[in-house]
Amino acid sequence: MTTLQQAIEQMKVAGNKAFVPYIMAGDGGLETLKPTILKLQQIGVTAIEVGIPFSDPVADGPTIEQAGERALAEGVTLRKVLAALASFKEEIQVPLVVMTYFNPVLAYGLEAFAKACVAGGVKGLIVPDVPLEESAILHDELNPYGIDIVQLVSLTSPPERIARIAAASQGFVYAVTVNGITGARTSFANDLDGHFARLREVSQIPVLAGFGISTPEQVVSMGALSDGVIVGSAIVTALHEGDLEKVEALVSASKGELEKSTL
Ligand SMILES: O=P(O)(O)OC[C@@H](O)[C@@H](O)c1c[nH]c2ccccc12
Repeated sequence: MTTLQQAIEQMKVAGNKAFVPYIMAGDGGLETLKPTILKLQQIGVTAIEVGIPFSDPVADGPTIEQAGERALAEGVTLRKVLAALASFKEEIQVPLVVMTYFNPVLAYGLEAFAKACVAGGVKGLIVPDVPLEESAILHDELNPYGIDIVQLVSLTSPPERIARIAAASQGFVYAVTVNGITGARTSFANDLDGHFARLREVSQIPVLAGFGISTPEQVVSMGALSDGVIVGSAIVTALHEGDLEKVEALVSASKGELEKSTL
């Protein structure tokens, strides 16, 4: 079992759900990366998805796109983010999953990128524009260094493809909960229960729900269908506004504290 998978399984043993915040690395300046990661670690998140700013983020809605533009304006690059992570690697216990589009990886060079991930203590990788069929290149370069390649399952994937993605994914399966781009949503399709039940049946590893989850209530309801949640846009906004209470409320909901407090 990988470190990433272990961290998620531990949450399940304790009866909690995994909570994975997404952050845009360098939103607010690269110097904010260390305090942000250490703060989230202290609050008790399961893992952190570290987003790399990119000029053409096709899967992202306005919140993350704008955060990426702010980070790019600060001169933040993939190379600088990985070097920054390496500079405080010893202080990081929570597993880090880097989320980047493929272009910056290609520009970096796959082998140099893999080595920089190791130096930065990165445990997993999400590259949304590299589909399963093309992912051998990532597996070949990153797996020898112990870095997981996390695959995304969409709502529209046919059952046979869902099974193949679940079998190939490492660390966890990223179950996308909406058709479309990242960003807060007020409602979800009402047939998600069946989708998640089928996905969890075929998956040997934890299934995390992500896209559109932005309130403690949504963390509870999506957590009930899955092994945990990934929250991006709502976390990016809260961090941008310096609203740590919002971040803590979202994390608490994954630990069942919201349910208890409203009983
Ligand atoms: O922002 P949301 O709707 O909470 O969705 C999570 C998401 O931000 C994060 O996992 C992510 C950001 N950009 C992505 C691109 C593809 C897949 C996933 C992502």
